[in-house]
Amino acid sequence: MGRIGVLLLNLGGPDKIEDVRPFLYNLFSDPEIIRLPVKALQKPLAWLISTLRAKKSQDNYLEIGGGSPLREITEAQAEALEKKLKEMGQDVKIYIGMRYWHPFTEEAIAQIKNDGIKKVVVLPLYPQFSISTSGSSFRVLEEMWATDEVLQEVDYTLIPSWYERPGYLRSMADLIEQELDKFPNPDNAHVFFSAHGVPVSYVEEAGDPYQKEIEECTRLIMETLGRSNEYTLAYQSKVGPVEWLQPYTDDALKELGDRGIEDLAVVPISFVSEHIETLQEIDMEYREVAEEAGIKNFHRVPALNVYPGFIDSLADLVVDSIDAEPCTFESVTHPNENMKMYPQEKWQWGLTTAAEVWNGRLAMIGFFGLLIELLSGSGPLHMVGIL
Ligand SMILES: C=CC1=C(C)c2cc3[nH]c(cc4nc(cc5[nH]c(cc1n2)c(C)c5CCC(=O)O)C(CCC(=O)O)=C4C)c(C)c3C=C
Ligand SMILES: [Fe+2]
Repeated sequence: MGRIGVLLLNLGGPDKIEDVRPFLYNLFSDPEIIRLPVKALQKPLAWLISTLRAKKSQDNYLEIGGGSPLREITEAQAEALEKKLKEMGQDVKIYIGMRYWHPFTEEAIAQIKNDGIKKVVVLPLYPQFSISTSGSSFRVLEEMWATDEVLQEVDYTLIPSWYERPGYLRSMADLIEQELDKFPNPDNAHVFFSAHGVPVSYVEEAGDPYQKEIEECTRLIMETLGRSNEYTLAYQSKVGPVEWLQPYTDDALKELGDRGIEDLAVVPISFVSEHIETLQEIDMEYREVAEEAGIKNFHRVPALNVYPGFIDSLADLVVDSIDAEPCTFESVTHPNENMKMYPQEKWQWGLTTAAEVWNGRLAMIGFFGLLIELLSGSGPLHMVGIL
């Protein structure tokens, strides 16, 4: 077998303040982030939302120094992982592929082809799978493999999620333990897991396993921690008017304050690196909410970053994946009938679900068009003399 590559996937973040708007444009252009029935509207809507959101988002990035630390931390993780794998006798090269900012996934793949890599282990830096994160990156790669003959010669295996790995759970438990032990009475502190939210429709309509994996992950971390502290799971970072997974982090903090909880250890759960949603949203916005609610000691557990136990667990995961049965795009993006990546179905002629849905939508449009024309007395049917 030729040289092996490990492709680390992450979301990416703006390096400087001028990058914020184009970064947001890339993010909202992704149909796995905003699911629209009409593909042609995606780019205009992405332009509109990124333009409207840019100022608020820039202000947040200014509060953490004017840019995201995500690239720097991911590079440090890549370096530490490569070193650890070398110590384990594995001569692999690590690549970083970000979804919405530099270094883009496309750049990483160009490099992989250039280096003559023969097998790639694709490792998302998200412990839990969501259609909106790992799923979206897998879709980009799936399209590249489908259309590039050189890439088709490269074997690959995907790691959909890895939140159950003992080394990851132990590392999370270690960092929580260190923070708990800073409280005067560690057993009384409440452990508060804050996960990135997703719209409810992702879970209930598109079959995203994210919520189930997050719930299972928090349970396993508490089991690994082996302490009797009470804990809560809530969801942060809601964007837009639709309903997201609940309870929302700010509501849950207020409720704990009302219950008289004074000591809180806040654990960011869907991320393995510090970024805007830990450094600004949790450390600044949610801290303020908590303190107003009467929580006196708000301690935030750091993200894993290059914590040695975590890097060791990633290295074990890579080694296990090199030898394991390959996991393919098809099995991850279409694992069963219930999970629907965007577009939900490729068009097929005949009485398919998609045809039924579109027949229904067109019938409704026609019905309302006719109703408006009958009520207003003008329209295309009046024009051609049918009405
Ligand atoms: C598991 C992690 C994440 C999930 C799930 C996720 C879903 C998701 N995110 C948005 C909207 C935004 N995300 C933004 C930044 C951002 N999000 C994650 C992680 C998850 N997102 C990361 C790691 C980052 C990058 C942070 C950085 O340091 O730059 C942003 C931009 C920041 C802002 O303006 O608030 C937006 C917007 C949606 C809509 C969504 C699910 C559908
Ligand atoms: Fe996000």
